[in-house]
Amino acid sequence: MAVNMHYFKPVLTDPVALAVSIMPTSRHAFPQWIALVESAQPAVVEWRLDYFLEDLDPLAPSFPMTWQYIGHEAMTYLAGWPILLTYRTQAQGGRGSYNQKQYLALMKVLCRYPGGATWLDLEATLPVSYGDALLSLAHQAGLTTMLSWHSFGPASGVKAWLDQLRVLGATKADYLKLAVLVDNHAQTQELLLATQRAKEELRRPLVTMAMGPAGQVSRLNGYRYGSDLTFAALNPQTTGSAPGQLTVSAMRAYWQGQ
Ligand SMILES: O=C1C[C@@](O)(C(=O)O)C[C@@H](O)[C@@H]1O
Repeated sequence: MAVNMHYFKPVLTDPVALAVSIMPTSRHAFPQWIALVESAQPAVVEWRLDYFLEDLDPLAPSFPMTWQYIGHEAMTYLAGWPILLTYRTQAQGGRGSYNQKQYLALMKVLCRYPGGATWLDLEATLPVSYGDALLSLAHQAGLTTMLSWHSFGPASGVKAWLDQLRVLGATKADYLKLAVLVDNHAQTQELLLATQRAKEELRRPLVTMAMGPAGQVSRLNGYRYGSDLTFAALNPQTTGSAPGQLTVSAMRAYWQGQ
């Protein structure tokens, strides 16, 4: 684990840390997103870089300089908010079209110039040696890491999901994240059970969620089973960053009614 591990901490009366994703596609869009963040008062702001960087090639020699400029400007808007940096590839449910080489190059640049970010999302799709090297680089940069796996496939069930968390847990990642697409409530319960078992067995920080409308209960109650972070959409006008996200206000209304 990172020497300076940064834990996700709930704010206000939330029972678990609440993250919102911002998805600006250009620098001009920042003020609108930040206004939404300010009214939502989340614990964590995830900046989804896959919406922002599409026209830039991280393999270009000028990229590190360009990123420093972008990062510097962005942090003037984001200053004060705890930031999670994520580039989500298409294969893992995002917009990002970078190939593996480009993804690696981007992650290396983010580790070199993390700006004001606290956490870095790394997709668990890389060969183990690359993944381990990136985790070390991120830790050296003082970033707390979240190793993510998104599952959209038919393989499901407590055993499959627990096994996937075990694979993530075999690394030095600080947080292990598993997001699975479900289409019924029974699968959501299985994800929650896999989370509980993984927590007992691995004793590691976890982030899990069942995506899709049938999975919403996992976003509300996942913390009771050992998930340490949950994601919500900023408002009904902005679609969230994954299927099934509830709005921040719907999440808080539910928690307050309990
Ligand atoms: O990995 C995750 C979780 C997520 O996919 C969700 O289901 O809430 C939303 C993404 O923005 C984030 O990077």
